[in-house]
Amino acid sequence: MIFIDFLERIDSHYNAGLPFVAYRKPNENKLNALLQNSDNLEVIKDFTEKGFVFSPFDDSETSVLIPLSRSEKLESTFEILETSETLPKKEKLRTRSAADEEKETHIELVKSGVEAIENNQFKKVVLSRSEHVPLTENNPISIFQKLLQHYASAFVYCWYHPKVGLWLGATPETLVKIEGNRFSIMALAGTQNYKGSLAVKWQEKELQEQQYVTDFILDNIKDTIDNINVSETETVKAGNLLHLKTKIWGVLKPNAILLKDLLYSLHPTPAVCGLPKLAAKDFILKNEHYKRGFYTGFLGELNLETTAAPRSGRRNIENRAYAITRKSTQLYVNLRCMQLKGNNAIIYVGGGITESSNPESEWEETVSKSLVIKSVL
Ligand SMILES: C=C(O[C@@H]1C=C(C(=O)O)C=C[C@H]1O)C(=O)O
Repeated sequence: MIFIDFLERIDSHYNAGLPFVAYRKPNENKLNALLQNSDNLEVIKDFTEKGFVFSPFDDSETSVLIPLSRSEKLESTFEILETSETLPKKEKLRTRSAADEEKETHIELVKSGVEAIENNQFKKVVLSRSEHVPLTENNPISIFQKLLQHYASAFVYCWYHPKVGLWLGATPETLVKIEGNRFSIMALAGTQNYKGSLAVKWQEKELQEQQYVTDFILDNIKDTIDNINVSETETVKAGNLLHLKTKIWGVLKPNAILLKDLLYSLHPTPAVCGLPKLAAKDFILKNEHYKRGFYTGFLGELNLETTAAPRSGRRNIENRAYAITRKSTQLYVNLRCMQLKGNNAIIYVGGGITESSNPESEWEETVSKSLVIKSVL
């Protein structure tokens, strides 16, 4: 389907008040959408469902499903006009008092996190805030297009359910990918501003907070994944930011575990929650000044089928019957995202706190992260 028709179909579905999701995976030009044929709120019961899942941070809350069998599937392509990801504009001046108050509140929150670490309540906690930005353009489909254009290496999405709300984002973080019995995941943490080069030095604080994520993942997959491989840790660019990333992959042990149990042994990882998980989560739920909802939850394709085409070449063409269809789940962590409500965008941003965190720098980090979204509004 051509791109204009794809957008028009989504737009009219949205105007009819029906649920949908439109998305593009990292570094692809293929666009996908699922348009649900009723406004029923479908929920995940056990993660054996097929469709697109949208899960909150707090796993005691409901995960929403856009079911494959009760949706129309659309596909299109999107070509990026220029290859480089444009750098966000500087933040627009807001009234000083509002920004000052938000800054003070966040700094106090970070200080209380550092104190809790000093008192041995946990080793790391990710603390976040929300920011309301008045919209000049409140058509989600145009904002979606800008995200597609600016963030080629992100998972870009626009998700809507009339009974839940409207969310958009461009996340750099994969929660898990499972294709057939092949499993992969990433440990992403540590942040600094991108200043034109990937060859940067990282402080001990960032190296440590990222190592916590890698160690947590390895510890939690050791009973369910065989042949575990761990990549070198590399610096990756996400919009105006750099992060540290380690890739981890392996093979699911046969019948070792249900997808639901595997997901909840990992989510929320110390990239978005903390270590140990439950103590950090408890602190977040009690101390953050708002409800995260779907921010730092996860989203993506659940139990869909992908067909791996054999490589071209005469022998493979003759053997086309052997193209393999695998069950595939590809889930991303909901970061660099916003919720549209009325004439406002609510932007969500946070960062990992360790014992050596500097509250002022942690505030600055959330400001930098907010620019990813602000630059498309
Ligand atoms: C929590 C966020 O990002 C996470 C926290 C990071 C950090 O603390 O350095 C980096 C990447 C993400 O794992 C966010 O973008 O809001």
